[in-house]
Amino acid sequence: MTHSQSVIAVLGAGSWGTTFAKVLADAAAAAGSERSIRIWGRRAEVVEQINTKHRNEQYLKDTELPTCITASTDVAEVLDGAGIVILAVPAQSLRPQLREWKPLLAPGVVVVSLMKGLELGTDARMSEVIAEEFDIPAARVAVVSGPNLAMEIAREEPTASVVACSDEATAVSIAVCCTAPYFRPYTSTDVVGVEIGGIVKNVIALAVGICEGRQMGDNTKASVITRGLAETSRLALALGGQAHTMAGLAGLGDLVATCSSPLSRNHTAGRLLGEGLTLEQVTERMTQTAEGIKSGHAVHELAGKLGVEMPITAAVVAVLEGKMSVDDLGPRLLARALKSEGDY
Ligand SMILES: NC(=O)c1ccc[n+]([C@@H]2O[C@H](COP(=O)([O-])OP(=O)(O)OC[C@H]3O[C@@H](n4cnc5c(N)ncnc54)[C@H](O)[C@@H]3O)[C@@H](O)[C@H]2O)c1
Ligand SMILES: O=P(O)(O)OC[C@H](O)CO
Repeated sequence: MTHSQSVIAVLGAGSWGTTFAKVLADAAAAAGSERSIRIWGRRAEVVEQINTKHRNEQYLKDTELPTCITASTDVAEVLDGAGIVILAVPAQSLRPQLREWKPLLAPGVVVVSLMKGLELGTDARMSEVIAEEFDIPAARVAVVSGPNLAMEIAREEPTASVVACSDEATAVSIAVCCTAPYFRPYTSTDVVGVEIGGIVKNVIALAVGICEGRQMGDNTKASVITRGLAETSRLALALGGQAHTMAGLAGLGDLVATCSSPLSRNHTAGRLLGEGLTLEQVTERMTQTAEGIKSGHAVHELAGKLGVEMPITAAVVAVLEGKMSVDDLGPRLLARALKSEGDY
């Protein structure tokens, strides 16, 4: 292991970036090691609050942050000497920021993506965008994904996750680094499967939210979740992902958490659409990132290019584009030709 774990930069002071900084701090405390965790945030008031009150109230209410976490609006200061860089900004804003940050990286750095989005226009996964823009090998890019609703983790409720990297040693090293008393990461080398699970579950959660907004019950939601997993798996396999990943924490686990929880922003956005709000009204109401709203289009486009059938995604995208009403979503999915459940 060439990268130092004693200084870690977290770029993004939102819900998950701040929570993951707390996980890293609590992991170090549990291991009896010293660690400095520096968060970069765009807004001075958020940074000030983290430094003075050890809180980020807009995103995490009264959660107390360990004092080894500091924050700055100066990204150069945050990245100075950091051996690990954690990225937690909205997926569509990532690429231009990486270009700005590249000259400031320490040599040999390991970069970890917490993001669950697919880039519009290129259909690239976040790990691909990072490797390309930072010009670093895939062996130094890891992703963390799983049933990880930030607020529950901030409250220290027991949670499991997956750290994936094409290089197993890197995955193990990041997993060790974020193992806290309430946070248990498993490792994987299936970066594609882990990322696709995290991306597509947001689109399926929009569909489940729409069902909820239309007052539909548990049979409907379970049907959408299960068939949602089938189409997520088809896409992941077509891209080289593994079937067992889709049955794991970053596949089924995250899908169930996101589709069931009122804490999920994607689920909430879907519910509001189902209740009759326009996409514009929903977007205005959301104060946090609901990645599925934009990534849905990229997933649909990628599936089209690969010839992968993703009917739930296609229906959600049609609703988002205003080409279909929420009331037509169910009939459209049910009118499809019958098939064997095992057909992939
Ligand atoms: N919140 C969760 O429970 C959770 C869990 C797992 C993964 N994720 C993923 O983590 C990523 C970040 O999500 P989050 O929950 O922290 O989002 P958030 O909306 O809570 O915070 C996003 C942060 O990025 C900043 N930001 C917003 N627009 C920006 C821009 N254009 N350029 C730079 N910075 C910008 C915001 O100021 C904020 O600090 C997403 O991809 C999300 O899917 C979130
Ligand atoms: O709030 P959401 O919908 O972005 O979901 C958060 C996490 O991804 C759940 O694992």
